[in-house]
Amino acid sequence: MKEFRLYAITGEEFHQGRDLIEVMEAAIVGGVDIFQLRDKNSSKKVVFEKAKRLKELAQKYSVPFIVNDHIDIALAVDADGIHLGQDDLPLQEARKIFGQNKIIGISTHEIAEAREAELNGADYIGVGPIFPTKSKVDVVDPVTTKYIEEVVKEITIPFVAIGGIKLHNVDQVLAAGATRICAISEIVGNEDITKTCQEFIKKIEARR
Ligand SMILES: Cc1ncc(COP(=O)(O)OP(=O)(O)O)c(N)n1
Ligand SMILES: Cc1nc(C(=O)O)sc1CCOP(=O)(O)O
Ligand SMILES: [Mg+2]
Repeated sequence: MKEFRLYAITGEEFHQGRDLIEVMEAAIVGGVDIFQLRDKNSSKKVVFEKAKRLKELAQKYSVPFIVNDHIDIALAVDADGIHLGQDDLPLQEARKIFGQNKIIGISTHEIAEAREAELNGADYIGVGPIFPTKSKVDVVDPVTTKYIEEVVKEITIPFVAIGGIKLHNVDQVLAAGATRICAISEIVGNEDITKTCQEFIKKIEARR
């Protein structure tokens, strides 16, 4: 998959009434180079409508668009990828449906899961939650930056750090060896989304 540095996920509870497309466009303008639709509350029909609009945005900026959870919606809108959780469809089964040329990412919370993801052909893994987060209800305890260090030593596929990452603590995450950052609330909940993303990029680039 194409290299990326800053991964944004939608979180409409943080958008402060702003339109979904407007929010994600501001993030892309600020440097987000991959983004995900994550909607745990809407009907499938509504998620599909949002995915269609976001796919258009992704095409406008040539940025990969990932759908969380719903492989059928990802297929229907020709998204660039899907993001799976540990309890979702097994990666190898998802690959059969989704094809070799699409991006499949999977969440991991311990090194055994990261090893398995690599073995099963994931394009990238999520590594988290690094810090406590209020953005995911069924979240496991923070894995801390120690888990990043383990992944850096052993795993060769791209990984993205996620969970409670803010501008004020991202340096700890980068110091542990992460080179790709993912955030929901710190990006989409910010008054100035573009500036926040630019600040993230500056910090990531300073460590790369
Ligand atoms: C990039 C990235 N990493 C991790 C997650 C979490 O996925 P999952 O474990 O499936 O949990 P939900 O997001 O579905 O609540 C993610 N979405 N993206
Ligand atoms: C969706 C999600 N997945 C996580 C994981 O660890 O797999 S943490 C998380 C929430 C990230 O939101 P915020 O940047 O607002 O903390
Ligand atoms: Mg999921």
